[in-house]
Amino acid sequence: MSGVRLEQLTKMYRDPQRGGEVTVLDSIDLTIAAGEFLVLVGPSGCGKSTLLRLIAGLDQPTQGTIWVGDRIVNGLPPKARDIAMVFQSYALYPHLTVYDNLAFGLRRSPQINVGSLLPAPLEATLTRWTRPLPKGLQCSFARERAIHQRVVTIAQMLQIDHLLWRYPKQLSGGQKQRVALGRAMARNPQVFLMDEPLSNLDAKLRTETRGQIVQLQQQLGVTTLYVTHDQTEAMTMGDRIVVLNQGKIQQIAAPLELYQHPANRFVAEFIGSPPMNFLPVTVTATGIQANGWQYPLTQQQQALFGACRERQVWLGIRPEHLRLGTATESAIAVEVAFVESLGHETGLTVHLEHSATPWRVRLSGHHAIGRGDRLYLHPDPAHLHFFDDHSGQRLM
Ligand SMILES: Nc1ncnc2c1ncn2[C@@H]1O[C@H](COP(=O)(O)OP(=O)(O)OP(=O)(O)O)[C@@H](O)[C@H]1O
Repeated sequence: MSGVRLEQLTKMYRDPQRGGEVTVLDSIDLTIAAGEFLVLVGPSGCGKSTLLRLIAGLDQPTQGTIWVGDRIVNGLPPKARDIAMVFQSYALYPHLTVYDNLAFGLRRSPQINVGSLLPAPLEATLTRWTRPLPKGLQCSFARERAIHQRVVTIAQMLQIDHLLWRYPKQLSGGQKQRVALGRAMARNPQVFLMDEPLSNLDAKLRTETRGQIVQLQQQLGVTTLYVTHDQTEAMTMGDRIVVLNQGKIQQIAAPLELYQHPANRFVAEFIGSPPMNFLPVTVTATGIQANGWQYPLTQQQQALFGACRERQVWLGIRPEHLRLGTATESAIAVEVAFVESLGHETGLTVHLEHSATPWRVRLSGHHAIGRGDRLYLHPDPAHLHFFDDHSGQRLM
């Protein structure tokens, strides 16, 4: 399998309204290792699909280089890049059966790399095969047989082998999506690009198919770039996550690293659901304070701020790193605005004194808390995040 390397990849579009050009991707440097599963996340319009389209060859970069393995593919048409793309809309051929949808790319491919996916007991299936060769196709029986083997193998892996003779309109959304995945996999490409492939599925099917994609990717070892809006998919599927905002990479890291050590405020807010809570605070000689609230810092935390006393910074605390307690100087007094009781945990939306932005709290277990209750929250000192108040960069 080949890795993918993007060097200084930039894409600009004409902006007819403003009359100039708008930069959609800005000097992207990104390496996806061979066999890696990399998840790409970012807000709507940040350039995720554009990045995939450039790698697939469906659009041309304004500047920069795209490597697939040791080849620069900038000038190559999509089909010469050995890349398969799976879209949110399944894009199946409605007039072809599942079998022919899976076989379509293989029949058009000049060579089929037979053998890499073949399980042993295929002979029995093959001897039952009585379909005539498709008309007008200049392929030998051996070639069609190799295609058949690949189609059956993929269908078995995705558990759609009982659907091979149905048409797309006779399938459920989840089945269609698995056919679309199968069609991409059948060609045994060097790289998979997946653009929110599960977003049309209901929650249960989504969870199931999510697991299947991860298993298949591990089995096949195909380098994969996967775009999603879904926090759970981002945190559970990839080896690493890349966070994009306004066409710029904000951070690339393993999921937990990203969650525990976000590089800046944007990543801290974007990764995690509910998002991290923020409060502007002033660093004092011994701790931090905001509107009469005082919180002591550990010596290590104090050392971080060094001589920067009286400095304004952003404090960040994740909803699960707040616990209920008594009214002390270091507790944050809040009023409950909204309660979500899920049984195994209780979610709160609360208002702080002197702060217009509500905070989110996640308490494990059930708590008898109602709207309007006054509570005292104690931040977990081991999980405080600090960000520069100008640049938003992480300070610790
Ligand atoms: N052909 C085009 N001409 C002009 N602008 C475009 C074109 N294609 C995309 N854009 C703009 O580029 C920006 C990025 O679009 P893109 O589809 O890559 O975003 P995205 O991150 O995939 O968004 P979403 O999550 O909503 O799918 C958007 O502002 C979009 O309007």
